[in-house]
Amino acid sequence: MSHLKPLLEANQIQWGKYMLDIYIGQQGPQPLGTVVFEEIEEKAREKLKQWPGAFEYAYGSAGTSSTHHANLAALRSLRIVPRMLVPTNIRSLSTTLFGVRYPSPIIIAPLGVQSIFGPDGELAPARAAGKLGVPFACSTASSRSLEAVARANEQFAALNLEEPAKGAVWNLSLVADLQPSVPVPTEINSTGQALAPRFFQLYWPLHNEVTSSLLSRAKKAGYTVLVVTLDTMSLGWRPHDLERSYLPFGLGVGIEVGRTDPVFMKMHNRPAADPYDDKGGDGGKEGEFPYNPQEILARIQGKKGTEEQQAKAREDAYLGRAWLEEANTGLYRSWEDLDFILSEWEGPVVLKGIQSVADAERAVDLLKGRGREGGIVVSNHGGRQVDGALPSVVALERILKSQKVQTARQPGSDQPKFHVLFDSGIRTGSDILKAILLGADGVLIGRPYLYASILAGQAGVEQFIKQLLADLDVTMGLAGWDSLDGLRGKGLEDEDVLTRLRQ
Ligand SMILES: Cc1cc2nc3c(=O)[nH]c(=O)nc-3n(C[C@H](O)[C@H](O)[C@H](O)COP(=O)(O)O)c2cc1C
Repeated sequence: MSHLKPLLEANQIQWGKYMLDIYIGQQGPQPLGTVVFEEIEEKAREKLKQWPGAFEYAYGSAGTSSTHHANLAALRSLRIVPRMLVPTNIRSLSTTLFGVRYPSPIIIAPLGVQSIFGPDGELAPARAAGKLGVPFACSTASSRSLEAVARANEQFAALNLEEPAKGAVWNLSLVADLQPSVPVPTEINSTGQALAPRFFQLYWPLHNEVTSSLLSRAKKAGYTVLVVTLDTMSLGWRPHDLERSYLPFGLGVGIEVGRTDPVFMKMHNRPAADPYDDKGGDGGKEGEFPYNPQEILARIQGKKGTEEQQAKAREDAYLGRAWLEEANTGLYRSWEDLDFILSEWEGPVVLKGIQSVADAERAVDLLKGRGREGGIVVSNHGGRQVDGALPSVVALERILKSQKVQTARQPGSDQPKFHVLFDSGIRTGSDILKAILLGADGVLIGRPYLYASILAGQAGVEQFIKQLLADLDVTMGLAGWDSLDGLRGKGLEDEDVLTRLRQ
């Protein structure tokens, strides 16, 4: 019976217990009322029905949406082969990413311009993620400043970082305690030591001075990992948004990271907005949710609103265009250009949007050549960039079959490990299990948490994270695995572990 003895790691959470909580609570899953992704998506659509442009901005993909549908179908066609009579009584979802041990393998994906979906914008999921010890990736296109997001991320942090650097463990023993564990700080302490884990996602600015400024702000605000998005040097061809000429950035929404940046604002002869001010200037509460482009346009044209509102709308539109030109430049970069970013950011650097084996191997060469920690996110941006592209999970499988990538993932003890993260299509625990059976180190969750946030803000995101991890925990045990570390990569070459149905 020795295998039944609990051998919990310090930060190990029995996530599956959430399933029991739902049964015992006798109220169904709260606050979303369902755990079915498609129902959550439909409810979010219904909730925003007055503002269909906002829902379509999240739901829509590039072209015919074929890449997005292929992402989902390819994950469905991968099938787990469960094993019986394996004593998987004590299970661990703990995952080490960039030298830090986290209680789960998930990361909250960077999603920009969240104030079009709800009044708290990015703050709601940042709080939920901080509370549950899940890294939150803040987008350059955030509708709250990166400092305000960091502060929200700390607000409910029920965890303590025992050691700030490598080998750190996020201690989640307090996770069941639903009280905020720290008072709301007025600003993030300048040592950059965070109470909750967070990554910063960079849309590559036109000017190096702006890039340097963003990166130094991110470091100061406690972001530990830099995610550089490579697949969006220009926006994809998105029919849902084109139909409505829907581009919030152009009217000054989703530009708070720029509006609060001293270097960018100086270029436009303006003072930077206070990153912690949540009235007006921060792109916070004033007139952003619901985002009503017709109203803003009428103000710009002087047909509606007070003089002050008209002046603000014009100023927002000016800055919106300027920030679009700065951070969504349409300028395609080269591998050599990454040198600058690597020289400006000391921590791990992760390249997001990799789909080809050749690019993955190039990323290995780049990072290994410089002795740098980092990796890639195998992602096609949820099908929002290239229509007709291959499903992201197929790209993951192909990339993980590269000998060069595999060698870099298991380096000698003196070399940093090359990480392979995955996104585009994760909806359930079984999707996560499949990605990790292929060999992914961790996965990013995108649209699902946004829909949960639309429905119920922070509490909605908390439910979604908990249900996803409970589902993963339960499914993993039933399939015959007791830890993610033990199963990672086991399905890559073994048809008796993970098999693909013909589509
Ligand atoms: C509404 C929305 C906004 C997004 N904004 C960003 C962003 O600002 N930066 C970024 O790197 N990726 C962005 N993404 C892509 C996500 O980070 C992620 O790659 C994608 O959502 C994964 O696909 P899935 O949500 O279908 O699983 C966005 C995606 C959506 C749906």
